[in-house]
Amino acid sequence: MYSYLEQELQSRFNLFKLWQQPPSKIPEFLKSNQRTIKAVVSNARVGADAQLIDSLPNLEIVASFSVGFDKIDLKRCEEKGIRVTNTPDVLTDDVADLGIALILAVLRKICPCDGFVRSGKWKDGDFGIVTFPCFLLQFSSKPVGIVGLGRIGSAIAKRAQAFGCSISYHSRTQKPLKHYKYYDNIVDLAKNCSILVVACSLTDETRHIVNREVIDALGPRGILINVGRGAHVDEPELVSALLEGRLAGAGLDVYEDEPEVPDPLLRLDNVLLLPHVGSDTVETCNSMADLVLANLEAHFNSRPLPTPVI
Ligand SMILES: O=CC(=O)O
Repeated sequence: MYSYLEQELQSRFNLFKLWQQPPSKIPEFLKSNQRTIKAVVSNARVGADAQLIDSLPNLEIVASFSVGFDKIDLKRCEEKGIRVTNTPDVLTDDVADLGIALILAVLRKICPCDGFVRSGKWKDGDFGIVTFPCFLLQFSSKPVGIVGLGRIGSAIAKRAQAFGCSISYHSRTQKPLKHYKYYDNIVDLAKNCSILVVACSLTDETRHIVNREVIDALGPRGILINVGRGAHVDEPELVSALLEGRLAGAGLDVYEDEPEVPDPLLRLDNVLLLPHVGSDTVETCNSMADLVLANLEAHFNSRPLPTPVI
């Protein structure tokens, strides 16, 4: 729970701190407060499943401190007339910035370079020659493919364009954008770019959208960046492609089973691993918290919700 959000929730509402309960005590805690609780504040990692929703008979709204709502059972909420809100827009720039940071860090091996200096090995010879005879790759002018040209995908495209990259994308529908090439097939997109960035939302259609065929189309000089959801990528396929040299590298902020990260990835230095921190800056988290609060206040004052999902 983000501390500013906790503080504000505490001062404006009757706050039940479910996250402070040990897992074994949660059912009992919910049962003893089930009549009183009218709102659930959640996030991308926890969501709100059918079990939680069903255990709160007076639930009116689920307000998520996240743009993604793939872990919220929307169908159940819809059936029960429960409103759902998220925090779009305010986090777009941060996630896009982090996408670019991942690209640069993987291509330029920024973390291994940092480790090289700290270890004192520089005194024995230069980094590129001694440690990695293989490659350090340039970002500027590389073809970038984006999966999902929504708010975040578009912001990544804009940034990559400023690096002189050509932009192509795959999404459900073609956008009226002359300068970006559209592929209606993700395999063709992967074949025609060097850096594939996953930035779409997670749905039944996009689960494992990056599979073996896509990874092989990207190829041994290709880089995969994921700032969407772990489940967009078939993780075992990604791991074997990296181990077998069928993919040059990856920059990941998200994983299928967070906070679990496949063990082999931890030992690869062509992979950069972040702990799902795409929107984690103070400025953005404060704005996200304000949006959660604004949605709750609007709901309980019978005003239109600022950012409704349903
Ligand atoms: O993953 C983060 C979010 O959905 O906001």
